[in-house]
Amino acid sequence: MRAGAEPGDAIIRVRDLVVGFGDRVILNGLSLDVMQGEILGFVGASGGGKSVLTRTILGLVPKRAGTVEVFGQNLDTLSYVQRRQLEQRWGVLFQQGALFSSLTVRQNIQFPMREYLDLSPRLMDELTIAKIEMVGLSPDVAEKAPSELSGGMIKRAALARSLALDPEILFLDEPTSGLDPIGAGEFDELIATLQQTLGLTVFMVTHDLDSLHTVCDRIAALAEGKVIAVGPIETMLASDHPWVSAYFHGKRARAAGFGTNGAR
Ligand SMILES: Nc1ncnc2c1ncn2[C@@H]1O[C@H](COP(=O)(O)OP(=O)(O)OP(=O)(O)O)[C@@H](O)[C@H]1O
Repeated sequence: MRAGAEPGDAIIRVRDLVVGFGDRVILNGLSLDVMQGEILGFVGASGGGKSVLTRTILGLVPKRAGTVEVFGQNLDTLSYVQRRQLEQRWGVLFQQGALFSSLTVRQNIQFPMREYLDLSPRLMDELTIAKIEMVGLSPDVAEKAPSELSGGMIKRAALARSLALDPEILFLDEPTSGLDPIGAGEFDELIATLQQTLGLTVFMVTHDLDSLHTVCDRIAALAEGKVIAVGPIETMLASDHPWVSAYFHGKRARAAGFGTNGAR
């Protein structure tokens, strides 16, 4: 952990955020804290704005109102150099386009290193192998093209790339989508292990009820452009908000083995 953040501090602080496209308002006064060292699961209806929030925090989508602070720094006030420094402190695993298809895994992982750091090729190669092993892949994967990998291996390789700069925050957009339940469970375990060993803070957009139950310290639910419930799983299960209740007690929750009282 670099200077400043302590467990229990808000490492991401979003206040009164308004984001829209044309005459459509997607986020409408959203506020949220992500605490140092937690895994926060972010849920909401499809098309509700979860990816838009992630992209806005990352500064990739313009906002109409509100503030976003990361590591106590207001993103609007940063110079180009400060902004580049901040970007090195987070890693992102996007839902789509996880890897550059024309590059090998090694080249993919080294992409952010080349972009932000000035390292010798030898050191980059050593770091690359370390990242590959960290995500549970064997070193020979380094020279493979994404097309030679299974879906689960691609996710892991993309995770290795998001860890390339030793980030403090990891943004994951539906990391287990497309994986079978066993693969998804293994990926969840990997996230939990990495969070603990590296002291990461994890912001994870997910629809995966198993992930929410097993790895998330807290969950935030998005509806009508706002966070309408936030807290540990027990808070979600006790919520009487119609969307939250339907999500955590509905058919899918029961199919996943969660009883109507939340017990498994
Ligand atoms: N650049 C853009 N221009 C116009 N509309 C956009 C843009 N980006 C997102 N949207 C719209 O914003 C809404 C929210 O999209 P977003 O991808 O954040 O949803 P989501 O909650 O992540 O959904 P899902 O769970 O299906 O991935 C959608 O209606 C989407 O079409």
